[in-house]
Amino acid sequence: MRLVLVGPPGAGKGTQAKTLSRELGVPHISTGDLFRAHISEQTDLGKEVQEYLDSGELVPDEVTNEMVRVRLSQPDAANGFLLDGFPRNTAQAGVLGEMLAAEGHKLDAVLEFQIPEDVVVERLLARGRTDDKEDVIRHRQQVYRSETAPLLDHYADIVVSIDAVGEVDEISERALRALRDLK
Ligand SMILES: Nc1ncnc2c1ncn2[C@@H]1O[C@H](COP(=O)(O)OP(=O)(O)O)[C@@H](O)[C@H]1O
Repeated sequence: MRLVLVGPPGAGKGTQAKTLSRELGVPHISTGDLFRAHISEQTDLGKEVQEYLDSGELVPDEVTNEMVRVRLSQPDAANGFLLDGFPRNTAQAGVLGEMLAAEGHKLDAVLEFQIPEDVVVERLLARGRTDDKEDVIRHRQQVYRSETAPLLDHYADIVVSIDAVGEVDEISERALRALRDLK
C-alpha cells in the first residue's frame, strides 16, 4: 500500500505510523525524522536545513524532494510506503505524483488526521522537542493551514479521514478500519 498521512503538527502521525507500518508491512518514511537524523549527524544537508526546522518554516522543495526521491528508490519502499510529512504542499504532491508515475505507480490513499488546533498545541507544548516552543508551534500550525491543508482538496478522491482525538490504540483501530474498508 502507498499511503500518505496528512494532519497538523502534533496530530500523532508519527505515533500511529509505527503501528500502521507494522500492520501494513510497509516502511514508515518521515521527512521530519530524516531531516533530524541529518542534523544530528551534521551532514551538509543537515547544516543546510537546521534553520528551517528551528523556525518551523518548510525546507525548500528542491532539497526535500531530492531527499524523498533517494529514500523512495531504496528497495524496501518498492512495494509500498507510509509517507509522514511529505508532501507538505501541492508542488511537492505534483513531484511525488511524477516520481510514482515514472514507475507505473500511484497513491492508494491519503489518511487525514482530524484534530482541533488547541488540542495539538497542548500536546506539542508537553512534548518539548527543540522546535516545540510556543511561537514556533503556532507558526507550524499556520504553515499547515496555508500550505498543507490544501492537499486535502488536491487529493479529494483518495482522502480517508479519521478522528484523531482519543487514546493511541483507539486511533490505530480507526485508521486500520478505515484503510480496510478501502479495499
Ligand atoms: N515535506 C516537507 N517539506 C518541507 N519541510 C519539511 C517537510 N517535512 C518536514 N519538514 C521540516 O521539518 C520540520 C518538522 O517536521 P515534522 O517532524 O513532520 O514535525 P511536525 O509535523 O510535528 O511539525 C518542519 O517544521 C519543516 O521544517
